[in-house]
Amino acid sequence: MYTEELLSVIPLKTVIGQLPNTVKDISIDSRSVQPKSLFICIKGYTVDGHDFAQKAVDAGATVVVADHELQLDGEVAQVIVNDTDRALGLLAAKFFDYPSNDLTMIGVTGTNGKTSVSGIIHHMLVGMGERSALSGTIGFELNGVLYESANTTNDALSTQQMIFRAKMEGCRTMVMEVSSHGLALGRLAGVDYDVAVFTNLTHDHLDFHGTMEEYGNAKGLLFSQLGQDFTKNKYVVLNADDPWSERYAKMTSYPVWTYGLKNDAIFRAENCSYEDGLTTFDMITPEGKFPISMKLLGEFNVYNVLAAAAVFYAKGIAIDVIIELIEDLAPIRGRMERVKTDLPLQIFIDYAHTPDAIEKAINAALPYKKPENKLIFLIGTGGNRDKSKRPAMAEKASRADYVILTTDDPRFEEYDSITGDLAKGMQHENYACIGDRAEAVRHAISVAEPGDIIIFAGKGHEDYQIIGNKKLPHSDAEIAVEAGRIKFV
Ligand SMILES: CC(=O)N[C@H]1[C@@H](OP(=O)(O)OP(=O)(O)OC[C@H]2O[C@@H](n3ccc(=O)[nH]c3=O)[C@H](O)[C@@H]2O)O[C@H](CO)[C@@H](O)[C@@H]1O[C@H](C)C(=O)N[C@@H](C)C(=O)N[C@H](CCC(=O)O)C(=O)O
Ligand SMILES: Nc1ncnc2c1ncn2[C@@H]1O[C@H](COP(=O)(O)OP(=O)(O)OP(=O)(O)O)[C@@H](O)[C@H]1O
Repeated sequence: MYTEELLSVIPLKTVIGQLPNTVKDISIDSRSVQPKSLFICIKGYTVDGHDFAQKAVDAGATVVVADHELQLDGEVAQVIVNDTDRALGLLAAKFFDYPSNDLTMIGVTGTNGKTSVSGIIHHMLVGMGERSALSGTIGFELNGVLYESANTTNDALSTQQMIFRAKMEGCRTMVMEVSSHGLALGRLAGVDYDVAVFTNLTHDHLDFHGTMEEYGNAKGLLFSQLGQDFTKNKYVVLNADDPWSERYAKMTSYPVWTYGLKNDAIFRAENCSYEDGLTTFDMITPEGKFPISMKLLGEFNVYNVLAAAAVFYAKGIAIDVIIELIEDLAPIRGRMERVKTDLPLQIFIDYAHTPDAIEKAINAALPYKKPENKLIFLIGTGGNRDKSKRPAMAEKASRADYVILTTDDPRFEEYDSITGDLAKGMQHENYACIGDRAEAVRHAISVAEPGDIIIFAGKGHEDYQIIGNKKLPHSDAEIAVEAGRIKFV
């Protein structure tokens, strides 16, 4: 791209040196700079990208965007701006020619349910024969191939790159999980959403946002940033049972579609029942009441499919098609996913790592428990992250007959510090603190008896544990099945 044209989107800048006529790529990481590219220095939480500018030049960068003049050797021009984060959003969107304008962009935000709802919408789109891309905690899925990604919502450059790739591969829609970090840190700058979906807002990430008010306001950016262009067919889907929805409705002028179980809503569910590995309910829609029977477990998944149903109905899809797509859905990876095993136990892998999600996961399992059997619940939480939620997580977990308190990604925190904080919330004495997660999983099997239900929560789809700064292989399901085979020979 012509350098002048690219830089035209930054209004105030000082240029030092001779700009090259064109740049071939843009980058924020010196380790992946291509020759003849533009490197933007980003101040991170751990290191400052300005310190890697020389490395970027050595690797072939011919333009460096920085917030102060740097001493650099080599043939390079410097562009000095006030705020490199803001410049990144503007430049990335321009470089990829605003790809979100060419796709229907669906953003899903909320504390719990982002992965589930975005996965459900994506799979329903694919089920309809539509080309859709998906990005979120599980990675970036494009035409059936899953690529790893660092974050739920990635930095502004990776985000624009992903949307561009989706466009180039012929996708018509991209479904994105939108995290509060992503919104607050401007990672979604330049993404023009068409549909914004809200799941719920409960306690999480207060280490980053400070208060629930700040956390809720960060999520609100998805709705307030939808814009005012009524020639575009944009709309919002809100959970009528969550009080934050009223505030989000006021942040946008686009049509609001609601769903829920308790309060008045356009899409509602009645008569939910959970038996034989199936969830059944009556879906109340603008066209009447329809019975649904689906493989996704638990009341939380009834909310999730109602949100998806509203998205599809507002898009103009017929109710009978929507119902067929919901009934065809397979469980979402690592979200109350039943482990296929011939052990005399029911084992579920789940990603609950907030108090609300733990409550919902237990609610989802209880209908399957016989009075003579136990519900064993294993929860872990991350080290060096929001500590204030830990006692509340264990308080919710106390509804299980036996609780095992462990870690998910301990990072640099001592095991006892994590399990000790969790233990403060326990409401009964039937629990064990075992910081080593593999040992904790084996302990769950050792106390289990035929007919019991075990939920391994907190790792979901993840096949690793982050201990210190090392990512080590870990699978709750594999460890559990191996231990179970030895115990129940
Ligand atoms: C606290 C936080 O958000 N950190 C994010 C941040 O990392 P950072 O600030 O440490 O970046 P850094 O490593 O200091 O690097 C600064 C700059 O120097 C550059 N660099 C660095 C090293 C080098 O050799 N050369 C070089 O050029 C980097 O490319 C970068 O441009 O920027 C990185 C790149 O965008 C992110 O991957 C990283 O997310 C980390 C992994 C993280 O854990 N974030 C969490 C808190 C997060 O964002 N979570 C949300 C919510 C998930 C949920 O809902 O549960 C999410 O969206 O993922
Ligand atoms: N709508 C919902 N309401 C409450 N809890 C939910 C809902 N959907 C899923 N959960 C619970 O939360 C866990 C995480 O679900 P999911 O991964 O879909 O949420 P998320 O918002 O993507 O979370 P994260 O951003 O941490 O990945 C699930 O394993 C389940 O226990």
